[in-house]
Amino acid sequence: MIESLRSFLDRVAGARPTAEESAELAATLDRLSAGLADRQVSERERLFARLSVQGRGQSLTPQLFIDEQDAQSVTGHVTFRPYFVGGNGAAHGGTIPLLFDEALGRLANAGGRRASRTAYLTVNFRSIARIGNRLTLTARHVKEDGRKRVISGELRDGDLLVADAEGLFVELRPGQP
Ligand SMILES: CCCCC/C=C\C/C=C\C/C=C\C/C=C\CCCC(=O)SCCNC(=O)CCNC(=O)[C@H](O)C(C)(C)COP(=O)(O)OP(=O)(O)OC[C@H]1O[C@@H](n2cnc3c(N)ncnc32)[C@H](O)[C@@H]1OP(=O)(O)O
Repeated sequence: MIESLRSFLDRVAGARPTAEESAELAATLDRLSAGLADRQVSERERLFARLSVQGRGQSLTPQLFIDEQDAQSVTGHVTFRPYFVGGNGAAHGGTIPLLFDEALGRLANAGGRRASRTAYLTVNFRSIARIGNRLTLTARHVKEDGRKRVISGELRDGDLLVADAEGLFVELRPGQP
């Protein structure tokens, strides 16, 4: 269902329907929304944003496919589909930190570590992330100091550096929201 939703959003991004077609689509979408109105559940019961589901069961982030992973590093690939366009064939600038927060955050908590949360995330945009290109993402643990974990990451298009990032993830104390 989420893949269908992603495909729909890509088609919306790429289309220019007539006013009549837009009104028809809006009516269809309203009917679909109404169909889920009495299926609303608490966050814990949802599949949306769940880590164990491929692509986290949501359409917010571009799908990150993991190729290699251990407790210290991860390599994966990602393709920004049409929905993520910012302009001129490039992914929206906000989607790159979104991707890094997700990937670095997951690595920060991998390997049986206790849950942590992003305290800062610094992203350098080195060249545009082209929509439709398969990009490689790598991330690694840089250092740990008490509750603090520093994780760095790189996003590449072939040999071209698209962006790099550093995040500080602070381990949550027991009971900390
Ligand atoms: C790649 C896939 C690998 C496979 C993974 C497999 C399994 C993974 C398993 C689980 C993964 C789970 C989830 C991953 C998914 C996504 C992750 C996304 C994460 C987020 O998107 S989460 C939302 C955004 N995030 C927030 O909503 C944070 C709001 N905020 C706070 O909740 C607090 O702010 C907090 C808790 C951060 C700290 O608060 P606190 O009270 O606990 O601690 P305190 O302030 O004392 O700081 C302690 C020490 O950190 C230093 N420090 C703190 N902040 C700093 C900063 N900005 N710059 C420099 N230093 C800083 C202090 O200076 C001190 O340092 P020192 O001890 O040396 O004095």
